[in-house]
Amino acid sequence: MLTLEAEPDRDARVFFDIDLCKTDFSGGAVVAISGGGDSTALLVLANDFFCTHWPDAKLVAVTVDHALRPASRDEALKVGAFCAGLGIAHHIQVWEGPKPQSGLLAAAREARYRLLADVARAEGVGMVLTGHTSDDQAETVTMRRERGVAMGGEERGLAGMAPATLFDGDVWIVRPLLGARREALRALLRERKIGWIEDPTNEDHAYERPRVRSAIDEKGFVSAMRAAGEAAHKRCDLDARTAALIGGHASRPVAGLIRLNPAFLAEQDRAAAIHALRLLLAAAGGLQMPPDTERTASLLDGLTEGTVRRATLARALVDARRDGVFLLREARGLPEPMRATDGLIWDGRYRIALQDGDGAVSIRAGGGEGFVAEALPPDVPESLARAALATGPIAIPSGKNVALVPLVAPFARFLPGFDLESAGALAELAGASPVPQPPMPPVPPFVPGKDIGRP
Ligand SMILES: Nc1ncnc2c1ncn2[C@@H]1O[C@H](COP(=O)(O)OP(=O)(O)OP(=O)(O)O)[C@@H](O)[C@H]1O
Repeated sequence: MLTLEAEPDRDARVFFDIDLCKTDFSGGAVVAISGGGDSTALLVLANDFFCTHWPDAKLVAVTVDHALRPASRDEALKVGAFCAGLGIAHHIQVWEGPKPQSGLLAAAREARYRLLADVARAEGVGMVLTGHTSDDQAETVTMRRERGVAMGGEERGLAGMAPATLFDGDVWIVRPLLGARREALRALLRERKIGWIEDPTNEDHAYERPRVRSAIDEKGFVSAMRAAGEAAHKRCDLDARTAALIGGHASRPVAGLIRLNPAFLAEQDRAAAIHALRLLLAAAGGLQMPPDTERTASLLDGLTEGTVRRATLARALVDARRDGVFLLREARGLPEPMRATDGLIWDGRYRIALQDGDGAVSIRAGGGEGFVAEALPPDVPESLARAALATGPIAIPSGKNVALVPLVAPFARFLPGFDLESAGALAELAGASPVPQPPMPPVPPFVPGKDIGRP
């Protein structure tokens, strides 16, 4: 349980849950430090913790310069000087290139994680620590409540930020301070006479978060944290039931074709069946965002009652036959032929891996060469197998230096720790790499309302 009173093992307790699992810590971590109070406290605590428990592990600090404000470069340099004082290596990663006119915050966030993960990989460490606090969590949950719960229009979004999220399939974003109060962290810095940078946008009421921040009182905080804790537990429970349904009913007769047993339609656990169908549709269609719950529920009803035989949703074609329900990428809107580059994501469903740099390889839709119909199980229609294969990628020229690695579309970029089991079931189904072990448990390490780390 996390309380930040003055006590000698405070640092160890902040990292208690990670310490329990120990996974990957031997390889060290990147600390994402903006120079704000929370991430400065994070760096100080991580440094204490590493010195005591992991003296040989690497600790590297990274500041992303978004190049959106004139002062950002100087701020990053100041953070560098602070890190040098602690004897910690520091990198500045600049977000280069043109910035989008709309959706700037989301694009900046995506770029930030990409740049942080780049350093983690280059340094050979498997996790990036961020300074999100319980106050950030309460704000996130309050915003989602006010917006009528984003993320698919149901309760899952109220779980807020996961303690650990897998980014791009290989780097864990870990939030060790999710149980800590912002004020308590600042008190710690004041006690140690360490300053921090106040970001003016944190006070700018033109943005939603600062507005919500100033409106949340203690009662609102406790209510949001309680809602988050309950939603996280429910979400993990739904995740496990969903994974069981996918594992029990879905198969992949050929690449790109998902078959659901007819028994799936008779499933009693309606919430898990709807959620499984949402994830399977997104996986088949190559979309990060699954279709919404309502539309998926009415598709499931139509399939169960036999009133829907063929439909498209979320770029996926749904074809119901006597022997099962088949899902595949619809043939419309496939990517145009393109030159392959290492790491390129193709149609949200495949990552292109080039062994010898970016050679003259092109990628286009039209897989299925050498397909032998006789190898198909008898209950799988040949026409659907051919159609599914034709929506897959082929590399020209094909060869040893290019690999087409299947991805689990809805979780390829961000996989929150709440959804690990269903992601694992989808990965197995798609023949994708297994999901690596998380460094900490998927649910928050505290029960909100009981002990919430008051300053
Ligand atoms: N420019 C950045 N460079 C590195 N890490 C960042 C940057 N911006 C945010 N982060 C990471 O993401 C976390 C949450 O970001 P958020 O925008 O809520 O924080 P902040 O207001 O910039 O600063 P802080 O959380 O340090 O008070 C930070 O604690 C930090 O770990």
